[in-house]
Amino acid sequence: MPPTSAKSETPDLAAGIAYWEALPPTLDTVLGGLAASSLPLVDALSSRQLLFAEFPELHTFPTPHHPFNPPPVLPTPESRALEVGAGIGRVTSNVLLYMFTYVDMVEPVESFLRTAIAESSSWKGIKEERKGVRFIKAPLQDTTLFSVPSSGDARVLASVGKNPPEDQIGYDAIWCQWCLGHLSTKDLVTFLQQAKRSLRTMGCIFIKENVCANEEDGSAREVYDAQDSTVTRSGSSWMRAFVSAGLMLIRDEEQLGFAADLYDVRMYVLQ
Ligand SMILES: C[S@@+](CC[C@H](N)C(=O)[O-])C[C@H]1O[C@@H](n2cnc3c(N)ncnc32)[C@H](O)[C@@H]1O
Repeated sequence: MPPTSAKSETPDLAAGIAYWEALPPTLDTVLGGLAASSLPLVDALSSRQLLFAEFPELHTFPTPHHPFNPPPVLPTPESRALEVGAGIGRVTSNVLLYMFTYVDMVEPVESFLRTAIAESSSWKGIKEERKGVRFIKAPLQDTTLFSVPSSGDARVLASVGKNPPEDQIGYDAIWCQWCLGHLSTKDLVTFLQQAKRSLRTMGCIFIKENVCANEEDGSAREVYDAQDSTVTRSGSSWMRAFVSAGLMLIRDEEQLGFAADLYDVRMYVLQ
């Protein structure tokens, strides 16, 4: 998204959701008018590369039984990802379903979710029931976001493809892209603490967000955008939130290949 004017203010959650509710549920909307550029492809390929770097075994998950690699005594649980602030399912369909068996896609704007549901029969592995997606209507500040029951929850608008097993909890990956600016720093830290608690062993939180420059002395800076009621955080601001949430940063990469007039985008991997 292009940079806009700076002012020190706190995001208003309701105003942020209202901003998106007023827009058509399209790729151009969630990408700020950049759907026809190279950005969607470059973005998706970098995200897949990042996931492979973190989980090299994912393309064969659960691990097939090689003669030198006997079957585990206990069955390996199938991989699960959660995407929050997921819009029309751009990342779920182009990235996460290429890696994970089950994806829970969480988004507060119903028209975005309905568009995703309508398009999901063409998503990878859905028609063949090799993969499964649940579409959950909820905001980031929903404290029960990370413990959605498998059935009977009114927030689950639809479930397509393979049904997730009832007995499996926790996520291998929690993907947050271009949506955490809707949270104040206090809400962001609470969100990250809850996300951390819902990770499986070796699971990771992936954050892909715009980043502005720090203050001249290197301290944290936040740039408020009144249009969508978000803040863009500087590197130091992100680090401060990660430390407050008790998270360990295990990877920090710059997204390359986006247009020079956009904010820098960084990919953080945390545990
Ligand atoms: C720029 S779009 C990005 C969508 C998606 N992450 C992507 O990369 O394609 C921002 C998304 O954040 C969602 N959003 C806004 N406020 C939110 C909130 N409080 N909780 C969860 N999502 C929110 C919007 O509805 C919208 O889908």
